[in-house]
Amino acid sequence: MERAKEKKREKGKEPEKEKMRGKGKEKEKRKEVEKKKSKEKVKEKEKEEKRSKEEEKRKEQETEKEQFKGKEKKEKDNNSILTKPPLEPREKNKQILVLGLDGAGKTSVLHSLALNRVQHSVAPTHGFNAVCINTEDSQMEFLEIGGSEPFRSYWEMYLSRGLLLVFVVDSADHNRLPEAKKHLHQLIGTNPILPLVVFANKQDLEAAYRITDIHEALALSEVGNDRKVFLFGTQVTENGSEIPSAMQDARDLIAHLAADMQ
Ligand SMILES: Nc1nc2c(ncn2[C@@H]2O[C@H](COP(=O)(O)OP(=O)(O)OP(=O)(O)O)[C@@H](O)[C@H]2O)c(=O)[nH]1
Ligand SMILES: [Mg+2]
Repeated sequence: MERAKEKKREKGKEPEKEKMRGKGKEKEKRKEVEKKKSKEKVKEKEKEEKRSKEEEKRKEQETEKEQFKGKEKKEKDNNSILTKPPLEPREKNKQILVLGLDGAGKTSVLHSLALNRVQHSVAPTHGFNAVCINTEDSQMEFLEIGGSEPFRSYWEMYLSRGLLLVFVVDSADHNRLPEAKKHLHQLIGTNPILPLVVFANKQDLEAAYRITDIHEALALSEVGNDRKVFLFGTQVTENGSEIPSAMQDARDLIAHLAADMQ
């Protein structure tokens, strides 16, 4: 009898236990849901952060692009006066550029100016020829660029690092004077103030045009009002002889102009 009562009591407790177990499970479930939710929240936060970082990056890139565009525009504006060579080493000293068609006598003139004695060139310049000339109170760096076709594309590139332009023509090569004129005007057209010194070379040759004819043939009256322009009749004649006084004058003037431009 007692045992039966006991059993009944036990049976009565069963649902309680079930209830408790059920409650525990619910709690666990709730906890799991909460855990899940907080995990999702963390993920959401991470996503949000990622999105805002990406947005920031995009904005940064956009401002960089704008700045670059601005820079490009500025450079283009500056270049409207001076064509900048892509390979220009900015830190280098400015040089006196010596240009002109092949065979005009650039190397001969340059070496003679440097040595103070006539020195004929024996070979065409394939590329560049740099010559440093020291006078009593100055040091001048000359840069000749070869005059044949393949090297002419470098002329304009180096113009922006030129202190002044020495343009040499063969005064006796009448047929090529129009070509020389075309190149000269193309070059100086990119810089309205670059001083110009023209050497009407090979004056020793009988067929040579005199300076007035060279002035006309090269249309030197059209090189711009703001530019300093000088024209010298030169000749590199007998090897070893002293350079003519016109060449000495030209060298003194170049030194003067170069000093002014620095
Ligand atoms: N008669 C005479 N010949 C000259 C004179 N100057 C240069 N020459 C000769 O002309 C030729 C060409 O001279 P270069 O000094 O090599 O000419 P360049 O302008 O340097 O030619 P590239 O280097 O090819 O562009 C050489 O045979 C020189 O000896 C000159 O005043 N009179
Ligand atoms: Mg040469």
